[in-house]
Amino acid sequence: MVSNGLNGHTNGNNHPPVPIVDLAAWTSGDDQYAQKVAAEKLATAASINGCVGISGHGVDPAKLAEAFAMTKKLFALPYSSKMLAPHPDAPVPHRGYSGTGRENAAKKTETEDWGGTANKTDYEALIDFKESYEIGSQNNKVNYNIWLPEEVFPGFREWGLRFYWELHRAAMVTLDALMMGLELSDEEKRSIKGLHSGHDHQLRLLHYPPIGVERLKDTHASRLGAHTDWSMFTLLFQDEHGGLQFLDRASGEFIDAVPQDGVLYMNIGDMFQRVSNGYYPSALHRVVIKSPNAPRYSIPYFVPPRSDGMIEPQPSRVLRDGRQKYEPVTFKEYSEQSFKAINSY
Ligand SMILES: O=C(O)CCC(=O)C(=O)O
Ligand SMILES: [Fe+2]
Repeated sequence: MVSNGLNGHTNGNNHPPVPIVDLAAWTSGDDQYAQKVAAEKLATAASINGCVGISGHGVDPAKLAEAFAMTKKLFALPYSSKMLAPHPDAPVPHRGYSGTGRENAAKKTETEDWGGTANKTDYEALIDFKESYEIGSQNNKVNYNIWLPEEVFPGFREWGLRFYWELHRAAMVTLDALMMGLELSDEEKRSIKGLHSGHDHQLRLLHYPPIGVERLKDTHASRLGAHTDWSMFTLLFQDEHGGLQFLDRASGEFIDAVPQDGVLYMNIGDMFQRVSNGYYPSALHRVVIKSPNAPRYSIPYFVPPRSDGMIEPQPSRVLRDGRQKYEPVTFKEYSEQSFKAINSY
């Protein structure tokens, strides 16, 4: 039988833990040799399952604590207040507040490689039990921000934008290291960097309410069904409850991304899988229920490319692999097709 993700077990221990890589050489200091060594470690780790824990990422712990405090305060507002900034009933702008049960993440994923005994149809029946709030750059005119009135949550807007740009810095360091580890040409690196002005990224605040004993009996309740992200990659902070898991492709089992102080989890998304011609696999991940009576908070920062940017396997990777594994696609085309697969819009 397929695990419904309720117990959080990974059915044995025949799999490696999520690797942890230190990027301090990139965030403090300019020792180029140390940077190269760290980039190589990052690339090797990311090539296994598309997921890596990153320490030395440079995000100030005090700012992170503030971010979790702001996230808790936001979701503690009455539903009627949160609905003053509603996510529209449309894919764009992907901004503002969405209530619980709105999204079915398992449906939006392109992979058919579910590993082990897992079956995509079983995952599709899951209803995600979470609420979220999406924030982006003020300069993004397509995905424009949807804010709560200032008096409903004073300081939220100002903090949200500040934190968005704080995570942008960590994201660009990660991108540079991931590109160096791929051994791309300078021109390839420049063109990928050109897809990331910073205005297309997305800061998501997430709250998974206590699921409760009654709902636990419902085999279709999970915190977040298995899916891949569409982004190039995603940075993610979670609270002490844990529950995030990644698919270990060799064993077909999900492995815990164990919460650790000072560590964020990075996962490769569908776009980097394409750009790297499959060297970095898009990580299948989910959130299981570790502590049903406690709320869980997490903060992902998605790093998608510019919407009209062409996403294609880089020539140097294709040359190495002897064949091109993916057709070129713009992120806009890709995400429009993928959005159609989510049943809540
Ligand atoms: O909450 C988490 O840990 C994971 C969130 C996630 O995967 C997503 O929002 O795409
Ligand atoms: Fe995700």
